[in-house]
Amino acid sequence: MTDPLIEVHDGPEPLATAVAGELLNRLADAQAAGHVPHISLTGGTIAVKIHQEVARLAPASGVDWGAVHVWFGDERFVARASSDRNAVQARQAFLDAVGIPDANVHEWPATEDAADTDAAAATYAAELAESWPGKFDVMMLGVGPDGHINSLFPGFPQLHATGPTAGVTGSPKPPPERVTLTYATTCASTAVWFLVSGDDKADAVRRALAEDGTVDETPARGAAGQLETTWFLDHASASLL
Ligand SMILES: O=C(O)[C@H](O)[C@@H](O)[C@H](O)[C@H](O)COP(=O)(O)O
Repeated sequence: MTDPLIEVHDGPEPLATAVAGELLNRLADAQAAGHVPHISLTGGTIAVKIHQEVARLAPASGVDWGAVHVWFGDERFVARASSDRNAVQARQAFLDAVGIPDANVHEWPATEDAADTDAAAATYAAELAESWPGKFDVMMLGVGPDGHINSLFPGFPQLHATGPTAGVTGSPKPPPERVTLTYATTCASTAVWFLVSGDDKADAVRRALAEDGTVDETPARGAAGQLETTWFLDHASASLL
């Protein structure tokens, strides 16, 4: 795994613009090389800002959204139409605007589709087995103040799961029931991008990048890309580095 690259931007808006522009460039470059990119989106506030910037910049990007596949690093196990769903937020922020075919948007099962989080995780694992090439071109990860990524939380058993996906109950970040990619799938990525804004994340960023520490304390320590790991920060989230 590669040493992390660190970019520090002047605030959440410039960070979002930079990430959105870089994502669109990666998608266009992949397509120019005859490759169909598969990316994994994350949830949360900076992710929504990034997605909105993708919608704004997409028309000039030349990206063919019929040849992009979108997955989600985690999801809240709630009703399909709930505004709590990362997929609902991503559709509202950019997926609907760019006209990506539904078949290319791989949503986790909702409470209408699965009996519980384990069943939902198993269903998504089956979809990965069927439709995922075994590597994400870009894995986008928000980071919680506790250092969680996707729905991999400090001290939770899913950090040590060996399968591709896992169900989560009792999440410290509401809602309590979630589903998540494990490290096995999260790290099956050419590039892992951490998207972190705000001084409430500064200690998590410090712990994630420190020489010493454990994934149980700071789950972000366990994620890295096979060719690239980049931290997109702002001055606030980078303030303890
Ligand atoms: O479903 C989720 O909640 C996200 O996937 C989660 O991992 C998020 O990315 C972080 O909690 C950061 O969220 P904020 O950017 O809102 O702090």
